[in-house]
Amino acid sequence: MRSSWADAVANAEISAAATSASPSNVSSVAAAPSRGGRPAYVPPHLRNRQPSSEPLAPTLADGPSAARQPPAGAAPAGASRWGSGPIRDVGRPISGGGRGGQGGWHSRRDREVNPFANDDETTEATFSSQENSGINFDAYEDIPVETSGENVPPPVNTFAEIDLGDALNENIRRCKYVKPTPVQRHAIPISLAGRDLMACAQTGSGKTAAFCFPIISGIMSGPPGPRQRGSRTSYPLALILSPTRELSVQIHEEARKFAYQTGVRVVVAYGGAPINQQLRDLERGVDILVATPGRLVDMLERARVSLQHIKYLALDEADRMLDMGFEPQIRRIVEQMDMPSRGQRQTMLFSATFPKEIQRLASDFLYSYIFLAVGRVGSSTDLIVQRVEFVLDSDKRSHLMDLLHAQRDSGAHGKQALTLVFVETKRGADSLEHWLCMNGFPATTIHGDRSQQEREHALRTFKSGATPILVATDVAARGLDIPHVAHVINFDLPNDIDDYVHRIGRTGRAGNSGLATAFFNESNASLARSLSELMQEANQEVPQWLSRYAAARSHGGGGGGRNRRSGGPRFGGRDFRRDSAFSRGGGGDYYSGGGGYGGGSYGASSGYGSGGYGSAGVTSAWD
Ligand SMILES: Nc1ncnc2c1ncn2[C@@H]1O[C@H](COP(=O)(O)OP(=O)(O)OP(=O)(O)O)[C@@H](O)[C@H]1O
Repeated sequence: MRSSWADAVANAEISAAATSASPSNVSSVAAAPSRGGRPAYVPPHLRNRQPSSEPLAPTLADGPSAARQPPAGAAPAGASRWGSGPIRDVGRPISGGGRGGQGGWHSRRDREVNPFANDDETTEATFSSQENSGINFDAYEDIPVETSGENVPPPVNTFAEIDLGDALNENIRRCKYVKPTPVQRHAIPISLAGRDLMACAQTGSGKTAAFCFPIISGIMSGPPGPRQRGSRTSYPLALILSPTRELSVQIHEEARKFAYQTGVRVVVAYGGAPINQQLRDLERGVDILVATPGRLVDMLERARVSLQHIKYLALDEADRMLDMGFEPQIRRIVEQMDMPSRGQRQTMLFSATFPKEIQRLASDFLYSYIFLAVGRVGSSTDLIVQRVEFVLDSDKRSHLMDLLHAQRDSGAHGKQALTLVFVETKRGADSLEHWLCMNGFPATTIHGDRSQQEREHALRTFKSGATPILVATDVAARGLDIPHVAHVINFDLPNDIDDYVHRIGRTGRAGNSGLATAFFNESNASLARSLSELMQEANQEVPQWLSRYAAARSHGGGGGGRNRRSGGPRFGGRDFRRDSAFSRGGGGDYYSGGGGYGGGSYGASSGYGSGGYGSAGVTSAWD
């Protein structure tokens, strides 16, 4: 029998439980159930705290006895972002094919930390017997693709057809990317041709690389950025914005792999972590800055970052970045600071969902752009089996318990497959996590009221399988690429179908299969129509009762509530410039990208934020 790191954790828990009968003995694995007795309960606010005396994570060389060793794919081993960890981006070397000898930080011969160092086989070994196994992008071969805009560069079929540079090609090989995914086949040539792009492609289909490769390649082949010697202001050449801290961290980790030994330096800045450390990182030099908007604005205000040399701007989860929660900050960053205007920089917007209202808003940032839609956009992939069950609020917990028991019983070696449970509120997340732990299901939680350290720890223990159930608010809905998530459960359905699409997209990634179960009841009636349409599009079986709810909503039932979508099955997947309704008032030219957006419908009817941002009862899950 294979002995994995997760087994080691489980064994450690068992022996810890055996030696600690006293409930006062608090396990370092949050509220791990003691076998055969009541679990040692640790209140949520004390869980997952890393005591200051906690030893640094052992290195891989320490072997499987290292029960706290983070898995491959987690944050770099021991990489505390709080100043005590041993790994930090200490300068970047120049080596083959990169931008050698260009002065500034590039000329330093510091050792570049190998971002592939943690990509060992541990995680694969741990999860290989579970549901998700291996990349299967062949599943996307027949996917429909739509492009619009002028002079669209043709797609490529292989990475070899594109001149990305030797060093980047070597990293693509190290990442084990054999061929480009459909969104990469189309988006990379468009971006390399210098065109602005609005790209819409399914969750888990490789959008991160689609915007990172052209940026890195462009910086490698372009002139060096300004020297920073003597100045405390940093001048990145590329800015990648994302809505959550965890997503920024993830993009940074990915981009560092792609940029390894290219001489292109990638730095991350996000809230909740000490700013001084991030400023020091920036001072060492930055080509690509990955950031959350709030922290970036802070740095801009301190004049520690200048955007005047930005050549590339990428917005990941662009529709989220431009909805009411973030739009003012994004406008501030893009339009009111010193960033070159559209047309002078290259702008790339990516998401799995792109409501037309947001497309229109986004066009303010774009110049003569190409719209790219890959797959039935705004939809989920067919690889995710979607189930909807009618469950009253009062029955949700016992129903969840049934699902988890069934899953554990059918799992390999009785292990719990990684399960992500979405709830509406932060308080609801804590309460459900507590209840799960009390009932013998090791769980952790991620939401906006937890410290950043706790959030990152929760993600790590989830990825590793130490706490195979993660209870989350929407803060974990977008972008997070957690391998081997077998099941996403919408314990509370979101109010917005696009949020549903992103949530279930945490499983069924990179061509793998996945399962998504939603608990639906009367309070979700406003979602019925769009949910049933979405399921039909993805060839899923729609329960008759759901169709009846959907029909009731269509017949004067009040429309979609907070549902953004309306107007047909290809919502979000079609270039809004082709829709005459949206060309009104835009100066008559669809493709001008201008015209400003000030229509009363956005925000008023779509219900973004209504109840989501600070109103009573529902607290925002976002940063
Ligand atoms: N060409 C490729 N070959 C193999 N794997 C790939 C390729 N491109 C990306 N991947 C892998 O696919 C997974 C999903 O990629 P990514 O996170 O970029 O998806 P995404 O489209 O941004 O998803 P989301 O919409 O949820 O943000 C990642 O693990 C990534 O490493």
